[in-house]
Amino acid sequence: MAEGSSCPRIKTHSILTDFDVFWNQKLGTGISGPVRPCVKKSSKERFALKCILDNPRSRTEVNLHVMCSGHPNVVQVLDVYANDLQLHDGDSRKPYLLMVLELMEGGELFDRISKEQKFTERKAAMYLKQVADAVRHCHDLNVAHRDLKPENLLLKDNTEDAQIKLSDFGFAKIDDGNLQTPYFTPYYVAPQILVAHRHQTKIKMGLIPTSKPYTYDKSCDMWSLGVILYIMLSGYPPFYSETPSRQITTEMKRKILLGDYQFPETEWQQVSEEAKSVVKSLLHTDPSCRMTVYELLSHIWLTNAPETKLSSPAVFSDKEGLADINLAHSQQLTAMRIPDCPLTLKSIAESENPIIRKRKYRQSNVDDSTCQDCIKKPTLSSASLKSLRDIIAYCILPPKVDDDENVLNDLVAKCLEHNSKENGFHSILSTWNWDGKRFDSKVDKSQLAHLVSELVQTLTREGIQTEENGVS
Ligand SMILES: Nc1ncnc2c1ncn2[C@@H]1O[C@H](COP(=O)(O)OP(=O)(O)OP(=O)(O)O)[C@@H](O)[C@H]1O
Repeated sequence: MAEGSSCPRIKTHSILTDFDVFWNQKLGTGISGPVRPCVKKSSKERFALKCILDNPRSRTEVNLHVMCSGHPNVVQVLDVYANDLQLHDGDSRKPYLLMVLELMEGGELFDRISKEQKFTERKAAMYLKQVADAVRHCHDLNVAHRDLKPENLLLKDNTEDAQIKLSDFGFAKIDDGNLQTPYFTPYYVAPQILVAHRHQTKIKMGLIPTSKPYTYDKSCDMWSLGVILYIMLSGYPPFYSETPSRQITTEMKRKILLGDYQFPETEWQQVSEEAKSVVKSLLHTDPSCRMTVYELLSHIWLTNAPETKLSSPAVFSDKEGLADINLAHSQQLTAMRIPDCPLTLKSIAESENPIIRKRKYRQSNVDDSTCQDCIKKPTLSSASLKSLRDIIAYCILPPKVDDDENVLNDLVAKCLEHNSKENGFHSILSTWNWDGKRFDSKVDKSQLAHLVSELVQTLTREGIQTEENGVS
């Protein structure tokens, strides 16, 4: 089934012919609004109804969810209707896709854990295994879920051994591994795509076997499983900010990229080394080295975890704290996901960016006093930008040379000449102890590329533009 194509199971007659919908009740709420209970008229069975505005993105969600449903650990889609509805007072009728979903009466995973009398490593492993089974099913179908977070892991009912099921395919994507399409511009694409690109090139050259196809989107799901496992075992996330905010901070992104997390003694001393090893393998900073779902499922800890009691239920019972954990996880996933529409360079002549347009305006000899914004904006010279991009390109793309370290040191030194006042660049360099001439510790090139690429994006987003190019 092609992404965005129409789903063969979509019914166009009114849902009210087949179901009674309880419009004023809600089972939960997400970004697309409330999920409501409904009852099938013919069988009196109860279901959940998710209503999403009908557009190509929603069609993709429906298609991919239908495609992955049918596995015991994926919330099943019973029916899909395309109906025009007026869901909000004062709104006009709008086209909606109505997904009739298997009813999950046991709530979200972490809420359940908060109520467990005795939550053990073994129970955490059992939960993780079910989620991993769902992920394997999706990955086998070449679907990356890309939104694996506690709120999307629902329990079937309130019984002791209720099944966990994966829901919400709103960010899911067919991951065909074909990252060679030439629509991206190397300097602006997320470094992970380019790492994947290089990996594919190596496969093509026969340097590494093809048996373990690697794609970044799928590895993002595995990273997410690592975060969920870490939280189950300790009660708090591996990467967090002391002051939670709506936006993920640069500091938090840096920590994620560097894998900068700890296992503090208080909560982790009783956790087994095997469990920690699974966490480490899932949170591996290099996506190509991250554990795959098959490796996870065959890990001994999943079937052999000890009955050690964990402290996480007490932490989860603080609702505000749990909301902060969920918020942090959502933000991190947003940061991890590769944008579906990669940024590309446009010439200044074609740019729609208002700042660039102002610059064009200025260049056409308009009195500067009419364009104060432009005057105040610092200008990132094309030489500084080029030198930053040279570092990204060198870290990500071939050619490889024998004198690798010296070449990189020279590129960085040159870049410093052009960006001596750029604090962001200095802070990146301090990550690997730049001593003024060379790095004092071993540089992870893919991380360096990512950090520099983020800096370039931040500088250009802030309106600091080169003379020649605009970024759209
Ligand atoms: N099948 C279901 N049975 C019971 N409750 C459900 C079901 N599906 C969703 N919910 C509840 O509704 C909430 C929102 O659902 P869902 O995550 O699918 O919506 P969304 O708008 O895509 O949300 P998000 O903001 O996470 O993208 C869930 O967190 C859950 O509490």
